[in-house]
Amino acid sequence: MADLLSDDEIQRKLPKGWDREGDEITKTYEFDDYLKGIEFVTRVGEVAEEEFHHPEIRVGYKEVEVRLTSHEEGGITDQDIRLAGLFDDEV
Ligand SMILES: C[C@H](O)[C@H](O)[C@H]1CNC2=NC(N)=NC(=O)C2=N1
Repeated sequence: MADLLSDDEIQRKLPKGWDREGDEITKTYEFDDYLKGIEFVTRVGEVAEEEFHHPEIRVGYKEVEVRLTSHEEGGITDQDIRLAGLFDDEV
């Protein structure tokens, strides 16, 4: 099991464009059209499955909100930070 990050570590490690909300980190991605967002969700899902670390995803019109937390640890770990960077690479 990964260690929980401190508040300072989270702020220092959080990738640009991501926010910390309680025990989660979150980012809302904007797209030119709805189906581009859906295609992005598919790529995110594939990465999540490969890494076996799964986000919550909300799909809106031309936007996709991704939320990450480490359920087993009960907070934010390096795994969440790492996945955030991997998801950014899928845009
Ligand atoms: C049993 C547990 O759900 C699994 O080991 C994996 C699956 N995906 C997961 N995803 C996330 N975000 N946190 C977890 O703790 C986690 N655990």
